Amino acid sequence: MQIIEVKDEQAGGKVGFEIFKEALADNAQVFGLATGSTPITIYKELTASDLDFSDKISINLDEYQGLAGTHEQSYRHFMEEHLFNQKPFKESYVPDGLAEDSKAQTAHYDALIAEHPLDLQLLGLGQNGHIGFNEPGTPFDAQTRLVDLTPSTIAANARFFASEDEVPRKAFSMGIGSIMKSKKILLVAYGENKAQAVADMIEGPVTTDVPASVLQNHDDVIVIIDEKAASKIKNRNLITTIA
Ligand SMILES: N[C@@H]1[C@@H](O)[C@H](O)[C@@H](COP(=O)(O)O)O[C@@H]1O
Repeated sequence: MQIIEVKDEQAGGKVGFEIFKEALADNAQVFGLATGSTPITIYKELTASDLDFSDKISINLDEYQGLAGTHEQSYRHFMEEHLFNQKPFKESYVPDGLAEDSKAQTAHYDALIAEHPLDLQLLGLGQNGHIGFNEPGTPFDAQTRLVDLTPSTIAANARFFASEDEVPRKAFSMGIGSIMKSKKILLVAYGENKAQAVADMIEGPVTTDVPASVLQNHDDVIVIIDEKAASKIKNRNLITTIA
């Protein structure tokens, strides 16, 4: 794992942007994308740039069950607003939150990922160590499935909804098994409330209790964190600081 500490989210956006740029130069074709507040500064850098993704494919990690892609809080809508409208890809896949047959939909998503192997997967980090919507306890070989969100995830995401009651209780999520098959993984985390999950991910045991700890088993992972998110890492030698 290469761990890069940056001053703030703006600086993190610039470093993240460079990693996307390098991936394009390395002929990456398929980009695994993430939602949440964390990737926004990377998407800002991408939309402001002249990088061209119009012949590339994007596959998003997850989507709330029950929300149409046009719903303001759907992840499809988030991606259109923050990236796709300004920087279109040839094809962009996000799970369909309204799929009636969830088994058919998850099988379809796995087939998509198998057909388009991920070159670079971007990840945020849940406060409980989740990646995508792979909550603690998720097996490391999990494929795409419909998951029950934990109370802490529902509470953490309530800030985007009028009230906690409106947060969907279930979501479709790409599995850890698929995430781990990506050639390269970029995980980004900012702020004090991510510090424990970051330390557990990097220095803790590899355990399904902390889904992101599985990344210790991947040989090409870059982690971008700010000072606050880095504050609980014990071995400072692990960290490269970029001013
Ligand atoms: N499913 C998403 C995750 O993919 C994201 O990483 C996490 C953190 O979000 P934020 O970046 O807003 O802290 O939130 C949600 O639960």
